[in-house]
Amino acid sequence: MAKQKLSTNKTNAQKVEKTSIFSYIKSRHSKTLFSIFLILFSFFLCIAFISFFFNWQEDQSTLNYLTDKTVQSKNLLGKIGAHLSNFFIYEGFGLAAFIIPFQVFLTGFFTIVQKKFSRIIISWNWGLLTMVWISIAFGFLNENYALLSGVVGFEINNYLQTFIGKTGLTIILIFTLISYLAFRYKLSFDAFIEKMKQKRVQREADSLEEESLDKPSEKIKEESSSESIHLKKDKKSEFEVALENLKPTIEKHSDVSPKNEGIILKIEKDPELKIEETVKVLEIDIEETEEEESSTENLSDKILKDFGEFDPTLELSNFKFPTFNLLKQYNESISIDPQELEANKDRIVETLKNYKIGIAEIKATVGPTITLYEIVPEAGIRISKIKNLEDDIALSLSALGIRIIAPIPGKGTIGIEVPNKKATIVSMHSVISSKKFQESQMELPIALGKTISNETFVVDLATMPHLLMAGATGQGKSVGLNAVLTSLLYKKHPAEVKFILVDPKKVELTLFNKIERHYLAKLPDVEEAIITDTTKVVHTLNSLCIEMDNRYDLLKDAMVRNIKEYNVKFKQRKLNPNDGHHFLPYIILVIDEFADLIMTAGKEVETPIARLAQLARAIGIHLIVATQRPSVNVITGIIKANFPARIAFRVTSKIDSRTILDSGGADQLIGRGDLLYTAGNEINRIQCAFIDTPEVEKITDFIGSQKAYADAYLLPEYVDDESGTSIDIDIEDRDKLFKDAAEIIVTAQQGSASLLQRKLKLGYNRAGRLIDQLEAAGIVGGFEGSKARQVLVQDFIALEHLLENEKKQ
Ligand SMILES: Nc1ncnc2c1ncn2[C@@H]1O[C@H](COP(=O)(O)OP(=O)(O)OP(=O)(O)O)[C@@H](O)[C@H]1O
Repeated sequence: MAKQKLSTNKTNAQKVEKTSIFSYIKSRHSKTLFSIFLILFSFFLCIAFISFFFNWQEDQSTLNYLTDKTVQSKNLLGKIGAHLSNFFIYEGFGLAAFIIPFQVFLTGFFTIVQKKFSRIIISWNWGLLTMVWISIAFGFLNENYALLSGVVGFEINNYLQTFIGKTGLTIILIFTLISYLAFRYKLSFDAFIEKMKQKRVQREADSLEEESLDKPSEKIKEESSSESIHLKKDKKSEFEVALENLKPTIEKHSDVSPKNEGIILKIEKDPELKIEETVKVLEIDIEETEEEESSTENLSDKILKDFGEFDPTLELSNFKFPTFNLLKQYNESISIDPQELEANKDRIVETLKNYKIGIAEIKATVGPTITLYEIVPEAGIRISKIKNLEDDIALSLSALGIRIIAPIPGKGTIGIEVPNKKATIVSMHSVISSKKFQESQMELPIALGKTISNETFVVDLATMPHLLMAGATGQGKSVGLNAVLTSLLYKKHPAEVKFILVDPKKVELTLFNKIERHYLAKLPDVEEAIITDTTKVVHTLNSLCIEMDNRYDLLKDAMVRNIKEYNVKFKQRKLNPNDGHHFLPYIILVIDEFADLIMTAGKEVETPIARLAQLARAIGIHLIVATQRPSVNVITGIIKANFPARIAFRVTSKIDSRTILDSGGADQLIGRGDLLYTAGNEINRIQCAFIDTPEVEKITDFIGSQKAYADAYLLPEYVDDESGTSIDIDIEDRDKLFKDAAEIIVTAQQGSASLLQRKLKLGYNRAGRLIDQLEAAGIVGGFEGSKARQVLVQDFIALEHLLENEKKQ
């Protein structure tokens, strides 16, 4: 028992001894000793290696006598030093062998600072690889001096060169170097680009950088890892900037605990991520938006660049505007007899004296047909008194055409217009060739005539926007209309303006037939563009309403407010013709005898005219309505309200004058083109420019003889409600082209007569009849106003079925 106890005690003692040795090795104390040993050993090796390079040749002979005391080594660290150096440098890796003491030193250092063991292993792996590479590289670069590469480097180099040659080895060395850098220091092409970006960003953020350099973060210095140290060398200031930016953002979230601070530092430890974030923010601000902008702009600009601005006049690019010499010139120098002037003045002074109106001053302005006497009454005379005496004064002066303006708007003087004994004709030539007209930038300029002070009077039809003309027979209405049309012919290209001429008298506007394919618009399938028939007028007006609706749709689609903006956009190629967009010409509807129409068609005419007058302004449809009878049943309230611009030639009664102008005066005109014009406020007395029929003929001949469009401007098709009721039901009576028409309609899936007209080259009436027959056969739906009819048959097969079923029945 005692023996047994003794032996157990012994084994226990041994166990304790073993554990204590093991724990001693693992203890911090032993680790420190081991580290110091490694560090000193690294110095030992380093000194031995350096010494070896100076004495290696002498020491070669001593290497075999390690134990022989008599043999001395030159190496600073004796025979051991010489042996170790020979082993690592000469027989090993040459100059690269210095990596060994370096690695030994690192191992000692890592152990003392308690780095992980895995870290030491990684460090050795990279160290050994580097050593091999360097020794091969030295062997390759300097084959004659083998000490630099060592036997290992020399031999591997020789071995590889026999297999892949010098070039191959060069490639391998370069490749391995790049791979090493890529793996070891995580260098990449992206990182390179990133660095370039950082440099630029840094330049831009110079001010920020300076700020951050003033306040370096202590925390970063303490916590930075080896990578962060490396990056800081390059981008130190930038990290600090980012840190400044990041910190407050996190701190804003309520009270941040010390844990949160740890989070901040963790984020900062990943410098790459931070660089990315910083760069991204700046990139979005500067680069991406710029790119987007330029790409959107380029789209229409590119088309514009490639094709240039759309030119609506291209089809008739050789069109020549009528020349001035087509118009007659008259002697237009205004000459008034001074005696006539004096006599008129005396009469005015005398007459006013009779009414106890004293004159302080009198001034005369001589115009082409009348002379304006401007009077400044004596102090104390009320203008209302003169105004009340208007008729009496006119009577006393006993002259036709006297008009008293009391006061002249904006002047405070009284005007008395007295006709000249000898009127001067204002020629169309003089107003058309005037600088004012020629240089006018108006959309639709009209040179109406000359004012009392002999100035050319030019107005814009586009701003009027509709014009009402009235005057008794033979007072110059037709001449006035011709002057309006001529003005536009001299200024506007056929692509820019189209006229719809309504002439129930059948004589006045016939001359314009010659310019049908240049300037006129008409209904499809109508032979004559100039409309003389009341039913056609109704159709045309309704068709114009459809055109108006279509144009409004186009404007809405183009997101513009008026025709001018629309055409500008279209010219700049910002509107796609495939979506139905096209250049819109102005359409001017001229009705020469409105009273006639109202008497025969009444509401049928009044309603579309009122609708057009109310709405058509923005889409470039303008109306000019002339009438001999300016009575209230012709110029109704609704018409009057929508025609703010009015021209009054001489009328027979004051009432008529009031109907047109809302004031008298037109009854006191002298006729022969003497007119009053108002656009809503003041009234101007104008002598209308004179143009006679031969002149109009010359102009229309001149235009008509030039190359024209294939047809007049076609207005949308309008089908009367009543015509839809007389449908041909009998199959036998069907048009020969019925089947062809049905196939066209089904293929296009669009039930419109104009489509049939185009495809089958038919007149409007026949196409209309075909559509009716198709409706009766159930191929197209009923009439839907401005829209195309619905097609009820989906395809050819269905159509065949339908037609065969019809035959069976
Ligand atoms: N601006 C003018 N300058 C000189 N004479 C003119 C002018 N306008 C018209 N006249 C003269 O008046 C005559 C009648 O003009 P116009 O034919 O234009 O009248 P109207 O009002 O159209 O008559 P109707 O209504 O009967 O057709 C012309 O033949 C011409 O001699």
